[in-house]
Amino acid sequence: MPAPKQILEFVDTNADAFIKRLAEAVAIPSISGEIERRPDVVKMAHWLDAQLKKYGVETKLVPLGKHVMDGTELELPPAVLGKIGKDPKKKTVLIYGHYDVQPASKSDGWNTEPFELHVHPTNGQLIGRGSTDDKGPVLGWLNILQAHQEAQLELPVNLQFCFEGMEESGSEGLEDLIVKEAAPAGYFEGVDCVCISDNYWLNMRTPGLTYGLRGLAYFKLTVKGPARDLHSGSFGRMVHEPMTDLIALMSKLVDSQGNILVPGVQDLVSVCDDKERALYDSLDYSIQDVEDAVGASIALSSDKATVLMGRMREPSLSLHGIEGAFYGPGAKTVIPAKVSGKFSIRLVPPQTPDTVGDLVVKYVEEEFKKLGSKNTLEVENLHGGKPWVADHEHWNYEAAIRATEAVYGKKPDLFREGGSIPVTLVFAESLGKNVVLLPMGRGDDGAHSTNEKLDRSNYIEGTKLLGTYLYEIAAQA
Ligand SMILES: NCC(=O)N[C@@H](Cc1c[nH]cn1)C(=O)O
Ligand SMILES: [Zn+2]
Ligand SMILES: [Zn+2]
Repeated sequence: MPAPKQILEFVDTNADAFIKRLAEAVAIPSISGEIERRPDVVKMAHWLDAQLKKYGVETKLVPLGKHVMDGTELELPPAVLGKIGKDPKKKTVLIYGHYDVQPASKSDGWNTEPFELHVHPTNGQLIGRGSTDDKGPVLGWLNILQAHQEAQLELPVNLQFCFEGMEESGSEGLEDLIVKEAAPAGYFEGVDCVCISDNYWLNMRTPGLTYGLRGLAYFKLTVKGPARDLHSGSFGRMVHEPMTDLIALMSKLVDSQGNILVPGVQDLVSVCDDKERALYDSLDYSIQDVEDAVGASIALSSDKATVLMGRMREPSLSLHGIEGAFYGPGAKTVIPAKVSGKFSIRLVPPQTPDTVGDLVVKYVEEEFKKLGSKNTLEVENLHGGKPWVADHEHWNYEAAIRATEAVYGKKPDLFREGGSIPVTLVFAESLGKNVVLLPMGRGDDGAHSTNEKLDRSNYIEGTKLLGTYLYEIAAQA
């Protein structure tokens, strides 16, 4: 059952107003990972709360307590919970999304200001931080609420909302809340299924549905020695240099072919058989797609299935950055006193942040000892989450497939995603309900990257997709 004509027409006629709303949301730099942006994350929670209220949703902002980030104690941004509809004859769908974003600054290489939504004059791309991850999809739900209110139509299902402001920084505080509210008589009582729109199609042409996510284990290695930064002319070759030790350690984590060098990590993963390999061969994807998405011919293999398996069913280790290192323009001759290397491992079943964390800590400490350095090493496990895989034959997926066919006239690709949304598994396990990931954006949107975008057509057709999905849920027996 597709969404009623009035709803679809409302979405088309109000496309420009929806883009204006997205511009408002993007203009709030709600970066959860930066201490000085915390007030903006909270501002974004209030903005979202007001929008939901405007469309008749009963909401509450739930404080999640405090946490420590880079040595500073901060109040966590609140979870925004909401409910609309209490009809016992209707299904109840719980919607999750996040209102925080990754850091961004023009100097990273953006062509436009990241927190000013730029509408590309010819191709209609909506460019700005959070456009696709995850403000566009979150606003897609608001657009559907508004369409129903203004068309004076009842929603086909009861809706509950759970929006968080710490997803990009490990979802701190949310797991406890979900577990508490999923218990009998909790806020989420009565939920029949969960829908999350916080991911992307595999390519730029075929819509997709996601039934798996990788987990994550994030690490910080800090090497320190001298009491202060030193002049390399005065002290070079006189002392152990923290940066030299850190680079030596980081070079022992992963090789240039993507192989993880931490003993035991790969051993936890099952070997792919021919039947499973055929799944990856059948997906609408090519090496050209990965090269178009990353903007260079740098795929690790010329075999499509191998490349896809690298993202969907293998763990990966990425080096992210070094805090405390000299990185600006010029040629400063400094020996940094204290440097911290950041890296993370994407996990697949049966790996967990704990099993992999133990292997990493043991290995890094052993390798540090082998360096014979008098500097000191601290290994921190910053945050993590377990991988998740769902039953994609469930009626929740059937509804999402039918909605995709109705909006795009095409069967969606079904695949596991390489990214992580740690609370997905928490919802699935604590509610005991099926979770579907219904993406809005395309494979080349550049989430977390410079010039992040959401195509206008994905925003508008994606809004229709979310609305149509609710009608397809209602049509399930
Ligand atoms: N759209 C989901 C997403 O981007 N998730 C992040 C989660 C994360 C965890 N730590 C930092 N970010 C991801 O990187 O996959
Ligand atoms: Zn996201
Ligand atoms: Zn993200």
